[in-house]
Amino acid sequence: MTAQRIDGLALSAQIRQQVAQRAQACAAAGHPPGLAVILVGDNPASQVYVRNKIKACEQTGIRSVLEQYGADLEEDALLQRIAALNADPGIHGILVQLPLPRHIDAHKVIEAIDPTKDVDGFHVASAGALMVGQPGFKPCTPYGCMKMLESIGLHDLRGKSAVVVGRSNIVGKPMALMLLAANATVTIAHSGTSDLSAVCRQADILVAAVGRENLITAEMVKPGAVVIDVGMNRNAAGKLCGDVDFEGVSEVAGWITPVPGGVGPMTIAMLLVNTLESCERAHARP
Ligand SMILES: Nc1nc(=O)c2c([nH]1)NC[C@@H]1CN(c3ccc(C(=O)N[C@@H](CCC(=O)O)C(=O)O)cc3)C=[N+]21
Repeated sequence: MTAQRIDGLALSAQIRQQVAQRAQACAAAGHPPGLAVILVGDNPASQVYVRNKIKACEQTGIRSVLEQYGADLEEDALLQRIAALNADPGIHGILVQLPLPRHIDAHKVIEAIDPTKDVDGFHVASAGALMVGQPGFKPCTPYGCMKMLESIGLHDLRGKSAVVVGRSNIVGKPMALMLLAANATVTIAHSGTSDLSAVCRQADILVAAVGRENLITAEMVKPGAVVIDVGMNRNAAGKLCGDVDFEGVSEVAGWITPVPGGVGPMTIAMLLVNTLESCERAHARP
């Protein structure tokens, strides 16, 4: 068997096109969507990611404002900038790129963002909304993974077994909640799981979100399963790779997402969707 690829680049392009149309309608009504991106310090990977987000905004007619600060920025100064952006009616989304320098309490910073502008979906109010099924912003990476499942016709996951490997607050946990909301039977596996292979082999839908190259190999995958690779690693040769042994697993899986060109572009597309929705909600409010 050779798995079919789920093309995150193509799907993200479709989504960005829909966002662009709706953004144009917002702009025509006098309120173009606006995203503020805050980057602290000089992490080279963060600079690349932030540049890609700004570029995606430009392509879709979302006004972006990049605020870049040195690694020595004080926490209070950052909190003050967030307060100003919270109060700015032209800004509908606020993204503080992670990781932050160690002297800044990332949790405190995220909680300072107005939940109505939390387009990353990282605020506890967003996490709580997802948990109880209330409207709010969903974290972009797992949200993008759900869109990838929908793109291959998987809307209702009733009767399907989903295994999420990894339990982070920004991917693993919200991913599990979204799969559950779609009626899957969900297992979260992690570093404390015994016989990870056996657990993964149960999965009709396997999501790998750990950050370790070749964590998922062919013998861990049920024939025909959908394998979603959230990993973003550099291998010994400096090449970008996911958590899944793509070549090997492709022989077993029914569907597989590549890295690059899979979940990464979808993450950015869902950031644009959230920003647009924040704008639409802001201007629909009485
Ligand atoms: N507040 C915050 N929000 C984030 O969403 C956030 C963050 N901080 N910190 C870092 C991670 C990482 N992240 C990526 C998004 C897209 C790609 C992406 O588009 N990757 C391309 C390849 C890019 C390349 O070539 O390096 C791909 O997979 O095809 C990668 C990584 C968002 N993050």
